[in-house]
Amino acid sequence: MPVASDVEEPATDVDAAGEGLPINEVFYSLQGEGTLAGVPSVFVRTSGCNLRCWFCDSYHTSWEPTGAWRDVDSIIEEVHSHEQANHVVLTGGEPLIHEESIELLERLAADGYHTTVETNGTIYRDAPIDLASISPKLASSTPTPDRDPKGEGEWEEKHEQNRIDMDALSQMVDDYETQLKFVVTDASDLPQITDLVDRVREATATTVADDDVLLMPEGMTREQLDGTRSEVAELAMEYGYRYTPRLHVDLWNDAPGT
Ligand SMILES: C[S@@+](CC[C@H](N)C(=O)[O-])C[C@H]1O[C@@H](n2cnc3c(N)ncnc32)[C@H](O)[C@@H]1O
Ligand SMILES: Nc1nc2[nH]cc(C(=O)O)c2c(=O)[nH]1
Ligand code: SF4
Ligand SMILES: [Mg+2]
Repeated sequence: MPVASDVEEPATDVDAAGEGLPINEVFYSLQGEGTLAGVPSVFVRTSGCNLRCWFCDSYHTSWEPTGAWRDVDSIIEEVHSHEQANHVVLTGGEPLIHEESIELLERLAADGYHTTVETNGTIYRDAPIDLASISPKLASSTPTPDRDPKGEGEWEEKHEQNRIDMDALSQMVDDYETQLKFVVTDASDLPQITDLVDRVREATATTVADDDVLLMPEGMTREQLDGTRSEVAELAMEYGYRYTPRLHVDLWNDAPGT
């Protein structure tokens, strides 16, 4: 079983600005998604997001951002306490809304860690990122009134306007080793994926290979994935893209700290 953070921080609203980074959780697990699936990794999850996907599996970093402000020293210390890990995954929420994420990544790189950043690709930061794991958001992520987990669609317009920023996305693809990891709800998502991949290829000098494009089934529980994974696997074969499992859900379902 992965080791969850043993530093008990009070869960507080993180809307108000503080010092350092608003941290929702730090835990040790296996990378569950993407090309590094299976690699033992320390996860640092920041709180706060500029989007509001209706399906967000990290509700307490987006719809209700909670956590504790922590200085970079204390985060680094906790990362080091997981002695087996060489890989760190910075995620959220959206980690790149926080300028302080740059300092955290610089310190991790200086300490020799491989860094993956899980990001929605709407904000560019210049930082030592070994793998930019970008998950651009499709129209099927938009919190319409019928799918809003909290209200009646108050975030619909803002989410729709901000979910793709081609400049930020292209710069990230040009500057970092990248995987484009799309959450797929059903076959109707695929035309948008092929279109976005084409636009990224036109806007960048980098080669984006078909196997840099990953299709990930939507679902935060095993039961939900039972309804999506087969169809998404078939779509990956049909389009020549890569399929990625959600290994952590297969192993631990939706248990906290995994
Ligand atoms: C919680 S997000 C945090 C990082 C960043 N905000 C983003 O969206 O990429 C981490 C990853 O989980 C994915 N994700 C969130 N909810 C999901 C769900 N219900 N099913 C499948 N993937 C999901 C996101 O697309 C992203 O790849
Ligand atoms: N095990 C595990 N792997 C993951 N890969 C990306 C995650 C994320 O929430 O960003 C995640 C996560 O929450 N758990
Ligand atoms: S962008 Fe990421 S953290 Fe933000 S709401 Fe969507 S899945 Fe959740
Ligand atoms: Mg997750």
